[in-house]
Amino acid sequence: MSMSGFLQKCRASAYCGVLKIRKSYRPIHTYKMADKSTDYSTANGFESKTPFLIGVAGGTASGKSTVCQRIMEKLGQQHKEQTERRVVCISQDSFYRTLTPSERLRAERGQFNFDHPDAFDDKKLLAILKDILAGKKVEIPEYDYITNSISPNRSHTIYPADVVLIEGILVFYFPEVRELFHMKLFVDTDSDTRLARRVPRDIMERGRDLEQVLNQYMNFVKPAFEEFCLPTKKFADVIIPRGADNLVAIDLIVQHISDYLKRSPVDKTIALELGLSSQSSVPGSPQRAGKGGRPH
Ligand SMILES: Nc1ncnc2c1ncn2[C@@H]1O[C@H](COP(=O)(O)OP(=O)(O)O)[C@@H](O)[C@H]1O
Ligand SMILES: Nc1ccn([C@@H]2O[C@H](COP(=O)(O)O)[C@@H](O)[C@H]2O)c(=O)n1
Repeated sequence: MSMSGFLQKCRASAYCGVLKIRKSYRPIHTYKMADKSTDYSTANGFESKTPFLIGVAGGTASGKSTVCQRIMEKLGQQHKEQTERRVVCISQDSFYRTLTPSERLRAERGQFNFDHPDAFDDKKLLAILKDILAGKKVEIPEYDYITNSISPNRSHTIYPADVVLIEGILVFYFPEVRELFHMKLFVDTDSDTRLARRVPRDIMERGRDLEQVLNQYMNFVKPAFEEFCLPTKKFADVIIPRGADNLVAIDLIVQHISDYLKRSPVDKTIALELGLSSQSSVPGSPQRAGKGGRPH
């Protein structure tokens, strides 16, 4: 009997609950969430056995990272080991390009435009997203806002997951990147609130002084937001007014992701086979039985 025939037979068998062999089976996902739900399987040209990719755009300090954190927390993912996470988050800031020596000097004085699309290595972002969609493990560089460059020898590994969130000011700007998302969220926080949050954040966390933060904001951040970021709001499927304060919107998104995770067909198969259907890793969902091909 062939291996697939054997597994098929086991699936129908009451003894499958003890078949440990399937613990190392990499989950396969489709986006057909239910008969009446949206069929995401052909949304981005990738075949259906890929992670569900969510883009999260919005102006600086609108709360993109905080919204992603809340989503992760509510899905019980935040404190899991990286290798165990079903939902992971990546920042577009990891894809700022390397500056030339003269650009580096300007950046040190707050005179480089980090809000212009040219500041990003969009080809690298695209390539990484394609690898993620192909189910590959990827290395994400760590960005250092103090040196305005990628931290040498520092990166983090993103293991294959069911849902991947990508947040950044211009994630909907580049058409080829934009087309990869299965769902697009735009965090819409008013500009006064964003500036009031950005000033203390940049001073405390990004090593800037007040004058530099305000000059950069007036010369680059604000005009670039209006020219490049705000026009991408029209591409969003869901707009989240007030960012992380909007608990209703966050709960709706979490519910949608949770439904997707619950309906992940192979998870169901694995859970049924291993008799795990009553245990949940995500509220109300079958627990992932194996580690999805991730290293132990
Ligand atoms: N709803 C909120 N209420 C108060 N402070 C917030 C809220 N959302 C975000 N912040 C703070 O504002 C700053 C920017 O938020 P962050 O989520 O990093 O924004 P973004 O990722 O869009 O740049 C951070 O210091 C964060 O702690
Ligand atoms: N070296 C850098 C790189 C980026 N910025 C600013 O960060 C903003 C994007 O990050 P958010 O978390 O605010 O979305 C963007 O507005 C850049 O101006 C920087 O100041 N220095």
